[in-house]
Amino acid sequence: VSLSLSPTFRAVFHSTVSRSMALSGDKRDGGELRVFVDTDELSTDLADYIAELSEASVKERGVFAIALSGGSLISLMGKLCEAPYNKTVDWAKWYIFWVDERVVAKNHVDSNYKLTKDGLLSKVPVVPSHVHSINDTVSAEKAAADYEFVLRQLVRTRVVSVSDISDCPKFDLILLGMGPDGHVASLFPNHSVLDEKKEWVTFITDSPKSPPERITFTLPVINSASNVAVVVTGSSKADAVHTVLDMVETESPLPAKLVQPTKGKLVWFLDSAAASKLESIKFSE
Ligand SMILES: O=C(O)[C@H](O)[C@@H](O)[C@H](O)[C@H](O)COP(=O)(O)O
Repeated sequence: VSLSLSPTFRAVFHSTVSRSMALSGDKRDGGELRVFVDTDELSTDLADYIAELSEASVKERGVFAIALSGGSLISLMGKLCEAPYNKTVDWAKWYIFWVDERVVAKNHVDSNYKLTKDGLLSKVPVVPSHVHSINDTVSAEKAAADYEFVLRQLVRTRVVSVSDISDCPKFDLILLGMGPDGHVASLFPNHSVLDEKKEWVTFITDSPKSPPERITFTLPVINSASNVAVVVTGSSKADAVHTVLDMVETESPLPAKLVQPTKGKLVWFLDSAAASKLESIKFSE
């Protein structure tokens, strides 16, 4: 499954069209691109998307296993804490994981857990024992091993589903941000961690972005998910978005380009600043 945009594909923003979501749904090859003029509308659509996947998963499996990233994603998910989602989402059925985490104490300002707890989890009735944060008292290597161990238990009991083509966990939803360098999770460009095929969770101690020590899901786990969303806003990401979605040849592929769920569904959520260098989209007022 890969997202490819036809070079002839054109989406035009008209002032008569809702300026919020002028383009939705190039669905070639299973990938979908959603571009929003307004970040507020992006947030609303993202909340709808997550709420719908949660409902479908709870209906089908009785639970919803979601893995989150850090960064602006958490505030972009903020509408989930408001009506109607705060009441309509079946929060008690959520099992929450981190796609990547900085190896710092849980109360440290750099902690993705803290970011998520403060911005989301403390505002909705999730079950504390369903929130799987990392062991913050050990080394990065041990924290990755511990996290994978926990994940293996939950796959065994099918709280997290299992892929039918690999032994990998199959998350109901994995949410990613993307850095201006094209990194996703803690998978950075040209890093050997991109080649990790065996482990589900691994660690790095030399992140080019501070803090240096992190644990991260590997690409096979990300690409085994039922749904993967990449949520990208701001003009600093426009070059990387262009490189990945317009399929510009690079010496080594950007990590975000390697996000290609084998059987799952991929959706990119972009604001117009992040989408501004896409050749396959034409903006006009
Ligand atoms: O661990 C990190 O350093 C961040 O969590 C990082 O991976 C982030 O998700 C992206 O850089 C996008 O961040 P923004 O959406 O905030 O730009």
